[in-house]
Amino acid sequence: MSDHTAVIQDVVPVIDITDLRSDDVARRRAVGKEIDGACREIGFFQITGHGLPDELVAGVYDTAKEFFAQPMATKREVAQPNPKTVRGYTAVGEQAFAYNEDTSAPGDLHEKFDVGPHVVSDDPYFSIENAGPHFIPNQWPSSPAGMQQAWESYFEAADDLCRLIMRGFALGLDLPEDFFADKIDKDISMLRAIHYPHQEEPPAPGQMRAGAHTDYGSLTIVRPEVAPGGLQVFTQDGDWVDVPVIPGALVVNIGDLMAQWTNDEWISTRHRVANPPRDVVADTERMSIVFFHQPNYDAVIEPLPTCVAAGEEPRYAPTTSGDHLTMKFEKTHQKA
Ligand SMILES: O=C(O)CCC(=O)C(=O)O
Ligand SMILES: [Fe+2]
Repeated sequence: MSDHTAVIQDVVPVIDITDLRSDDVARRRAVGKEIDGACREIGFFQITGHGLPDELVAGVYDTAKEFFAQPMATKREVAQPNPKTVRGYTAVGEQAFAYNEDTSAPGDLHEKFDVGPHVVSDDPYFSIENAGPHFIPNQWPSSPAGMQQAWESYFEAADDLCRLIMRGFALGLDLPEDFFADKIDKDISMLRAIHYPHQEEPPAPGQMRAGAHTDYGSLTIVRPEVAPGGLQVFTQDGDWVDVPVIPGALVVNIGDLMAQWTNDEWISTRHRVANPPRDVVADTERMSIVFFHQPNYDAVIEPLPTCVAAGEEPRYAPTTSGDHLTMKFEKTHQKA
């Protein structure tokens, strides 16, 4: 795929991002333009040539699997402390992504474990007083051994990959290539393992593995798993379409902040995780690893002048990355 042609697999294009690391700006820009096309059409794409090592994926995957297999009392030792502090364990049914859409629904059929940045710095910028919940330390379980190290390594690699993709975003939007750099150098991103247990019983009416939602931040990188009942995107035509799992590829989608930055020229597409069909007799367990890239808490997000036509009003008032995220966290726990 060295000619950068997007391969249309259903509605989500596959983009080889190898050339984002090229010395040749024309090659970097060509990838940026492919990304721009995908973000205007559907807000989702799959990446190959991303360079995220398999060992790092396996490190998070294996430790997460072991963690979720432990007794509930052990998992509860690192329970998420409150809606605003997304650190630690959330059990099945405790929240629902669909609450973000002000929809009432039974709790989602997943459990999850979340961590945030692990930077250690005395700089007052990172203190709880200034930063609110965004740099609160992570909670690590006593077992499995090696979980913290595996997750921190993945976090750093995924964060670097997001910085690279954001350079591609800037090129795709005809901005200076480093436009986003000073807005994501102290990012408040999050890493999550999300586990969808095998469904013995049929779900309650309206209950999903993960209800329909848009993501909150700049971009999300999902490492999915082949299993019945997977990720689906809502197309502009109003259809739910499966996102195919391509071995070695990662799924990327943009979140609300990129839509706001681009004044909705780029689409923050709704997505959900469907329940497995009831006629599947095999185990339907599924787990994905999700990295939510989120700019610095004080980064001001407002429509780029280049995305607002002359004489038109921007569609969004300025917000900060941190305030937007906190508002979303609170909603995810509130039944509409
Ligand atoms: O598990 C997945 O494939 C996606 C999960 C998701 O959309 C999310 O956690 O925001
Ligand atoms: Fe999502």
